[in-house]
Amino acid sequence: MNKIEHIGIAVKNLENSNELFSKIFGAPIYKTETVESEGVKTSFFKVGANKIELLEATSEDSPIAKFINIKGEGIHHIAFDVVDIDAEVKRLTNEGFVVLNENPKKGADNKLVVFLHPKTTNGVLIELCQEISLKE
Ligand SMILES: CC[C@@H](C(=O)O)C(=O)SCCNC(=O)CCNC(=O)[C@H](O)C(C)(C)COP(=O)(O)OP(=O)(O)OC[C@H]1O[C@@H](n2cnc3c(N)ncnc32)[C@H](O)[C@@H]1OP(=O)(O)O
Ligand SMILES: [Co+2]
Repeated sequence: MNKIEHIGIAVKNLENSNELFSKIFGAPIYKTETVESEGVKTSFFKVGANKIELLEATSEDSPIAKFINIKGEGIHHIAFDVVDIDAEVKRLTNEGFVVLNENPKKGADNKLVVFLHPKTTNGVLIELCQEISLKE
């Protein structure tokens, strides 16, 4: 695994949170994107070398809606950049981690993504991300 690709924060209202976090970071969002397959609307901030992803649910059965119902707003996942997502899935499966989707799926910001179940990762939802242009 390489660096942290982004930190995902679950929010109730994206517009309000865009305003709140731009005050904190001193910079506006650089993009918004809806990923219907994940039931989310996202916006992105660059903070130095780091990326923050805000996520609002687009439906009541979205993972973000469920998370907010249980835990409230806050850090939802940590995403790591990987060079070969299939190799990482194999490696982590062999180590005994529960991979939520063995076949990488299309995420936001031109990435293929795979999630590890938080019950096998000390309660932290981990996302693996590979840049789509790096995948043959
Ligand atoms: C924008 C696209 C993409 C990107 O490119 O960056 C994204 O980031 S999409 C982000 C949204 N998508 C996902 O989160 C997909 C992966 N998540 C899931 O598949 C599910 O949320 C889950 C982790 C399998 C849990 O869902 P489910 O099994 O339906 O049950 P519950 O929602 O009722 O929760 C069960 C259990 O798990 C705990 N939980 C849930 N979410 C998290 C979390 N983010 N971090 C830590 N723990 C989490 C929840 O608290 C429950 O715990 P217990 O009560 O102790 O059982
Ligand atoms: Co994410």
